[in-house]
Amino acid sequence: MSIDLHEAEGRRELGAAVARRVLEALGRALASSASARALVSGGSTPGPFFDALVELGSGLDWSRVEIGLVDDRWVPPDHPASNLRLVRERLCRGPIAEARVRGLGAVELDARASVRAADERARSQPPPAVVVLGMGGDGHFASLFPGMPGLAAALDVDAPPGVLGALAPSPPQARVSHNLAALLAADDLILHITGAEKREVFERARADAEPALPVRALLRAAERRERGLAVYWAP
Ligand SMILES: O=C1O[C@H](COP(=O)(O)O)[C@@H](O)[C@H](O)[C@H]1O
Repeated sequence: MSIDLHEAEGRRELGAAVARRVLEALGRALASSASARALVSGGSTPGPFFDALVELGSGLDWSRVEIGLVDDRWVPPDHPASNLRLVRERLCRGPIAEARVRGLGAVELDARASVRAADERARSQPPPAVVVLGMGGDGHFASLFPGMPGLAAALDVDAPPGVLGALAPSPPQARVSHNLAALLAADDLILHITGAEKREVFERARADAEPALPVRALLRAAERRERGLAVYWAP
């Protein structure tokens, strides 16, 4: 398997296509296990995907699903930039209100201890049924930013799957993120991107034209991954 590109005409259609794929992945997982886990991203892209999942998701037993985050800003859960807040407000509605939602730490606790606890939890859980990644215009995915301290270790596919403290170039800078190895462990791995600028970044990374782009490491690893990577793009 390798990189499988799906295109849609608009962002709503794209969000619905990603939602259908996530429902299939969770349905498959729940057919053979008592519970299933999905990791989702934050930022501006997933809104239409979250809306479509709420709209299309009534056939799934969400009480058996855990929704976690690919990454988050190290901010209180009610902060406008919190990915946890976005997921709670935009995704956990209607049938999905039944799902269990788990953030990546609590800012009122010591940051190192909290990241360590999230890391231990990630290592002790079975791999997620599905992971939906986004990507920034700078080629970051999750909270793995170009040039950040510890980036090489976070992108090491042979590292133990886990969670780490990360640093964004602009405020709020402190982040917490799954590493690449943890994301690659998913049964189904999706990259959801929109717009001409991100398509161009994706193509540069796919052509191996810019080694400093973190997403390049994702694409190289996905090419070697048995289950590949599904990329969903719309203008
Ligand atoms: O910082 C983040 O950015 C990426 C991309 O966000 P977008 O706003 O360009 O869609 C996102 O995937 C990640 O979860 C978020 O924390």
